[in-house]
Amino acid sequence: MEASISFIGSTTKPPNLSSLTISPSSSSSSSNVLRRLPVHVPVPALSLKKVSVFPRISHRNHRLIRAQCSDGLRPDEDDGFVLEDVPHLTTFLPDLPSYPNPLKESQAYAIVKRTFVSSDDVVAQNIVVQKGSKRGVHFRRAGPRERVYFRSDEVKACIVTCGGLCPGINTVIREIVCGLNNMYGVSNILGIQGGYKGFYSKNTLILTPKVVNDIHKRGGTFLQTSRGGHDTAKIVDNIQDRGINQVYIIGGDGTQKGAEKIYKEVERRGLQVAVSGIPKTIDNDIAVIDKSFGFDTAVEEAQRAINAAHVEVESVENGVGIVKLMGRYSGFIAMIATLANRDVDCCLIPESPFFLEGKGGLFEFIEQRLKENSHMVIVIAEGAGQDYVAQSMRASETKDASGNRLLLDVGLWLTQQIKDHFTNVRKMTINMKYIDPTYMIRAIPSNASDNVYCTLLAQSAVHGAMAGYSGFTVGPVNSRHAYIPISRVTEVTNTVKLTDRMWARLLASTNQPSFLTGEGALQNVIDMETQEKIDNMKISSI
Ligand SMILES: Nc1ncnc2c1ncn2[C@@H]1O[C@H](COP(=O)(O)OP(=O)(O)O)[C@@H](O)[C@H]1O
Ligand SMILES: O=P(O)(O)OC[C@H]1O[C@](O)(COP(=O)(O)O)[C@@H](O)[C@@H]1O
Ligand SMILES: [Mg+2]
Repeated sequence: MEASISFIGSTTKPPNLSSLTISPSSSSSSSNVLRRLPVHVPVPALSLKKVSVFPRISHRNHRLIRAQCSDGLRPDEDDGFVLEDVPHLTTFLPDLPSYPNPLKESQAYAIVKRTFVSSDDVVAQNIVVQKGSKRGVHFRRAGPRERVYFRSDEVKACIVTCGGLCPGINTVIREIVCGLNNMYGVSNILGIQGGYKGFYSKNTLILTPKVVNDIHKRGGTFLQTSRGGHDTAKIVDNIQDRGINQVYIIGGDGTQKGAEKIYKEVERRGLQVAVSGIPKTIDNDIAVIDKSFGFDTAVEEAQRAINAAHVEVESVENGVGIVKLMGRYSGFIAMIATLANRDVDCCLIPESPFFLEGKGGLFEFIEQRLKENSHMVIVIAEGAGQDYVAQSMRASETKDASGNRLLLDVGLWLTQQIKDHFTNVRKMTINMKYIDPTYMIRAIPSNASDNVYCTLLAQSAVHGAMAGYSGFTVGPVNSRHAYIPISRVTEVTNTVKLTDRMWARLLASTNQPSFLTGEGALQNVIDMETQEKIDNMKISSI
């Protein structure tokens, strides 16, 4: 069987399609307009031929490759197959030599049927399709490639961790070190201490499998972290000065934006440096990937706080428990922890505005639940109701060193509001219990499933860097690990979509008000409509 592949708008050498014979017709490299390259080559599905000519390309347009495959037949004019490709070092270093992957000799992979990921393997972003629908966006499947662009003894890798903590960071650090060492025989690995600013202001640590052997059993980050201090030029100067050629960057949305800038500067300077981002966020606010590491651990640990709140309020009359969970802009932990629990009466998240007074409001719902059960538990994400809190506290907006908005304590505020309302207005005695376990949750080591997930992330990152990809993020898309362009994971924040079924499932489970009807709801409906318009704009721009 043969597959025909044509590339449209690609200005980059498709690195792992090195088997294709490609003849460029145009040397134009600028333009945002998709340009069709006459690249239409019959290639055997798995064993592909050597490249004779690569199109000379500017990296700018490499990102969107539209390929159409049709089993040896003329490609269908437009089956809508889009490959969002990641940059490769040969984009700007076309003469870079490659070597056979040492995994060929590895005992770990000795009996694996397909040790290497084929250049044809891609992961679909959307797996719910209809008959006749376009094939849509795909990403390169992560994993080892037949050829590597670094000799093991010339690799000098470094690892840095930035932003807030989350369970599993140490497992990722450990598995990058062990993966580089055990799979590729790399022994020159540095730890950059204290986040981005550590590149230019701190000493490095030498990382060996022995040094990192036990760190996955601890929470936090063995390398320390920080916010702020991203200075692209100074960081890349330092990378260059130290002769580092693989940079593993573990961090959230802010960190990934920084990683993209580092990659661009590396490319501008023409350095053979693989920049690999590993997404870290307890909030699960990173787009495209299924979920972030540490998230499951956080949800599990949150159960302890919710259960404690439930025990407390069940043991008194008119007990109202409030549990605050993390989630600056995205209420995933609160939503999933609530769905997991069953003792939560109401979940409040940043994406779903709520109101207190009047029909359909929170006070009315609390009173109803107290009448029915004599107690209730509210889970609130830290970013929920921030505008509400700011109004009543007349607070001015302050930011952290990375430019993130510093949040007001909505849990304390809500506790006080409920107390005031029931004591002064309703003349009822209530027992308020407020639990803030946020940092306790974030600081624990990762659970078993997150440890496995962290291992896959780390190994995928190592395979990608060794294969010469640079400026990529790794993560699961529909359960398959993929290489994703960094800009794709930073352009949009992943938030709970109120219009998706998961939020409806939660509302159906808790039977709480949706806050979309009633006196205070008008603004919420408007907000929802605006949100939906923004979401649609994002979808159509993809
Ligand atoms: N737009 C940006 N460009 C470059 N660096 C950034 C950007 N946003 C954040 N950073 C850097 O990334 C690091 C972590 O960012 P932060 O927002 O604190 O955490 P997280 O990466 O977990 O979201 C900080 O050192 C910060 O300076
Ligand atoms: O660690 P800090 O600076 O107190 O920040 C707390 C924030 O960090 C987080 O835990 C994670 O945020 P990041 O992923 O952006 O680092 C948020 O949930 C929370 O709002
Ligand atoms: Mg962030």
